Amino acid sequence: MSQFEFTHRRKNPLTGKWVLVSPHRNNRPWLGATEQNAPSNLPEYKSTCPLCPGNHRANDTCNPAYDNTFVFTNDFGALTTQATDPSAVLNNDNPLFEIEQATGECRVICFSPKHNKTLPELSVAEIRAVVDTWKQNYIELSAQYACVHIFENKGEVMGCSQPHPHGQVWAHNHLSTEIQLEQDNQRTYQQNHGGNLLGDYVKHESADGERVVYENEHWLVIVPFWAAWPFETLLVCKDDIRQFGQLTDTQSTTLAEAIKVLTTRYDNVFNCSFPYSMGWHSAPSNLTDNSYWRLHAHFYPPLLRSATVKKHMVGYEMLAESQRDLSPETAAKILKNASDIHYSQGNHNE
Ligand SMILES: O=c1ccn([C@@H]2O[C@H](COP(=O)(O)OP(=O)(O)O[C@H]3O[C@H](CO)[C@H](O)[C@H](O)[C@H]3O)[C@@H](O)[C@H]2O)c(=O)[nH]1
Ligand SMILES: O=P(O)(O)O[C@H]1O[C@H](CO)[C@@H](O)[C@H](O)[C@H]1O
Ligand SMILES: [Zn+2]
Repeated sequence: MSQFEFTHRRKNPLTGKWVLVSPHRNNRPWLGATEQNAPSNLPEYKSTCPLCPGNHRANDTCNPAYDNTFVFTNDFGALTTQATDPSAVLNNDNPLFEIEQATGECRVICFSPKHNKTLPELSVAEIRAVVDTWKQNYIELSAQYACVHIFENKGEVMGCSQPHPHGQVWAHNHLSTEIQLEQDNQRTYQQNHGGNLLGDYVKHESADGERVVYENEHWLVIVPFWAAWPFETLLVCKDDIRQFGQLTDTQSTTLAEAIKVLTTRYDNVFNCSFPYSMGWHSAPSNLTDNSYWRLHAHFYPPLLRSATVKKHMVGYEMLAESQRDLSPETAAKILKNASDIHYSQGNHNE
């Protein structure tokens, strides 16, 4: 038991938002929804999959017979380079009706040709290939756009519309709401305390250890003190790196190792393909001074009690503030103790 097993609130310094922590709530009776989480017996290739090698996509483009990662422009991109000036529809002089055009690029990144291999089921070398593809696309897109969002939605419960393991990159010149918020708070922290918010935080957590899930030479994985989702984790670079495009060879290899461990342990918590949405936060590329930024990734997994019972961020969370049913320290302990051998390899947690 951690020393935090009582009701209290915690503040997220990156966003300024508070989280209500009520550890006892996880013991309440549950007759609510259960999610489908059937074991995936997907084939290594599916002839109808628009992401599989050699197959046709929605607009009849044919994928190459790729044997590594594969990147294509989203056929239904949420952002395109097509600019439509909204002032023809609504003039922008009323502060209650602010509107602006949005343009950009959306790409899909297939992690491997295998239709049924999620990140934890890939080798470290195959995950390294994903890291290198992320880096290459970050460098290309950040030359043209200020804000580059590299992310993955894993599992149907996270709205993933294609089971073939993949991620996305959405790039645009406006700063997204989350990036603006984290930028303002990281800059204010530097102005008020002189240091780098996540750089200082990494040092505290590495020394404390209670919320550390995994650490290697260049990366720290923690359940952050302010985590909202039950098994939320923060993957932070321990070096003064601000953007994904800066990663060195050893930082990329050790990142692949960290992702292998974290995603394997996630799957081993409930012996299932653990759903999550994850994404990277880099300093926007239009800054003259980005010294207050630190490269990091957020993992937001919904599962709470089992492979089929998730946390619902609903009534109180939508109208008041996030609330969590087990302490971050308990979640960190469960993740730290989960096996590093994937359950599909015969490791079944007792
Ligand atoms: O022939 C095809 C088939 C699919 N796709 C693209 O492949 C992507 C697959 O992406 P995901 O499975 O990660 O999820 P979606 O983008 O479909 O949507 C999910 O992720 C979005 C971004 O997070 C939104 O949150 C959305 O609500 C949620 O359902 C889609 O964007 C889709 O447009 C193509 O480009 N061509
Ligand atoms: O109180 P209930 O119905 O058991 O629980 C539900 O509402 C709560 C308040 O929004 C949420 O914190 C829970 O995640 C949700 O499952
Ligand atoms: Zn596929």
